[in-house]
Amino acid sequence: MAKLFRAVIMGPPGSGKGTISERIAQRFGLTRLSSGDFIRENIAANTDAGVLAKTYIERGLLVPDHVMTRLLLPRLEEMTRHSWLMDGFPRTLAQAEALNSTCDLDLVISLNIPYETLKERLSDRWIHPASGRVYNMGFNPPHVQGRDDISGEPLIQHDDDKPEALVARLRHYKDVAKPIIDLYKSKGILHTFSGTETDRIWPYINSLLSTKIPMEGTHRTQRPCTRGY
Ligand SMILES: Nc1nc2c(ncn2[C@@H]2O[C@H](COP(=O)(O)OP(=O)(O)OP(=O)(O)O)[C@@H](O)[C@H]2O)c(=O)[nH]1
Ligand SMILES: Nc1ccn([C@H]2C[C@H](O)[C@@H](COP(=O)(O)OP(=O)(O)O)O2)c(=O)n1
Repeated sequence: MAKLFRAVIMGPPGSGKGTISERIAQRFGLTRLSSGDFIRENIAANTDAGVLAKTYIERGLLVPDHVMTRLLLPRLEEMTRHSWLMDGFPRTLAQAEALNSTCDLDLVISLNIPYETLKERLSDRWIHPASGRVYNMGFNPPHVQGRDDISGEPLIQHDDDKPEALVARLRHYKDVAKPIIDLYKSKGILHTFSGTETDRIWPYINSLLSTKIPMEGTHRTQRPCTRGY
């Protein structure tokens, strides 16, 4: 059995999940799976799940568990021979339990970032909608203000990145994330990182993963993700 490594990254809105996931994918060669990007692809492709998901997202609601599970677990089934890092799923205990019934996770990274930092980051976040590429006027600004570095297309800000929306999103995140964090803590696979700067947190995540991700040549058996939901 080829060596496999599967991980999840969790954190409140603006905590740096996408930023750190990209670094992990590049540094360790894992496939980055973003549930948000996957939902947007389905919405753009007008799939049944995408059309349904859109009706919730447009109202600022989380997509129901059964829709998310139906969307994502077949995607994971395609990844049985790949190591991956998932961002944005699971978001609820039901999603975590559905994931646990199909995959053995090796590690969960939980980002613990102060509210004021989240507020500041999200107010400076600009996004290229078509690609999901993320910029920050203070942290990683685009070469041309308001324009995506690759396509040159305009950048936008999400309405729910505004400070007045963040309080509710943060409260909701804390409510839904706590049982998931407790679950992974009980499994002994949770690793929490606190701080206000990604560049200061990154070395700790990098060194943790360097000890956890199997090197070439080491073999471990692992139950592949199978359709168990
Ligand atoms: N100033 C500053 N901005 C950062 C830092 N790390 C990430 N950012 C920016 O903060 C914003 C949020 O980072 P993301 O990686 O999008 O965070 P996320 O957890 O994926 O956010 P959601 O998708 O909303 O859950 C982006 O604009 C990042 O470029 C940092 O250390 N300092
Ligand atoms: N497990 C998930 C993942 C994403 N969603 C929703 C939440 C967002 O409105 C969209 C896009 O997710 P994305 O992770 O890109 O956005 P946020 O992290 O919530 O800012 O999908 C969900 O309802 N359930």
